[in-house]
Amino acid sequence: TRSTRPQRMLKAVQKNATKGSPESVISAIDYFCKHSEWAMNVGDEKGSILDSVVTEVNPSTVLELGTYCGYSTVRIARLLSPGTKFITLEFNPANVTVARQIIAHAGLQDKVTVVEGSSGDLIPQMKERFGITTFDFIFLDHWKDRYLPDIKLFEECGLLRKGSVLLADNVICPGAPEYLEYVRNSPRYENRYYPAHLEYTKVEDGLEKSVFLG
Ligand SMILES: Cc1ccc(Cc2cc(O)c(O)c(C(=O)NC/C=C/[C@H]3O[C@@H](n4cnc5c(N)ncnc54)[C@H](O)[C@@H]3O)c2)cc1
Ligand SMILES: [Mg+2]
Repeated sequence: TRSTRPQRMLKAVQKNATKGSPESVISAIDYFCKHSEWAMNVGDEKGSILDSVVTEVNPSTVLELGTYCGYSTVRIARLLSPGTKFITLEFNPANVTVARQIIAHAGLQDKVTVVEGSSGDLIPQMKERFGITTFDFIFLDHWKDRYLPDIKLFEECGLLRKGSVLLADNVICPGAPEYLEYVRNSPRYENRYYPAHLEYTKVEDGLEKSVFLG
């Protein structure tokens, strides 16, 4: 049967990227998306903003929602200090399989745990299953209608501390209007919008950074 786009992306990484080089994996995926098939990775423009926020926060605990093929997982993991706890959640088992191979090709398999399951089920298990008390940095890039319920879940489960940083992709396109309205009207978050474009296109998009104030 016909291969899937994630499988074709994995083949492109295995063919064109140097094993053990996160930068070459990132470049190979961006090349694939620009010249072969568009795919919903955060991309190079928004990826640079992601890089700068991760570097600024220098987190000890990191959570990503929506691994997909592992592109942003590789971008984040390559910047983390040794000993950082990084968990990424993905509920599509086929995507888990591709992501784990792309992360391994970059040589970052020891830096991140790819957990199969849905954020709604797994967020309440973070403490007991992974010994996490709070997250320093959270990247939201899963189904856009899950951003709001999941940030409320973080609050309810006590997974945010004063200074925890959440960075949300696609707040313009596809858009996460309820999430934006919530964080921008809540006295418990300090927000900053980073204007950019939908990956590999000229369509307007951007990232919203929200700092939890406790
Ligand atoms: C109109 C329109 C359509 C599409 C675009 C383009 C566009 C551009 C983008 O950057 C995008 O991030 C997206 C987008 O839809 N992303 C959704 C990403 C899902 C991945 O995450 C997984 N997942 C989804 N919910 C959960 C969940 N609860 N728990 C665990 N994993 C989850 C899925 O299994 C997928 O692996 C789309 C732009 C405009
Ligand atoms: Mg996205």
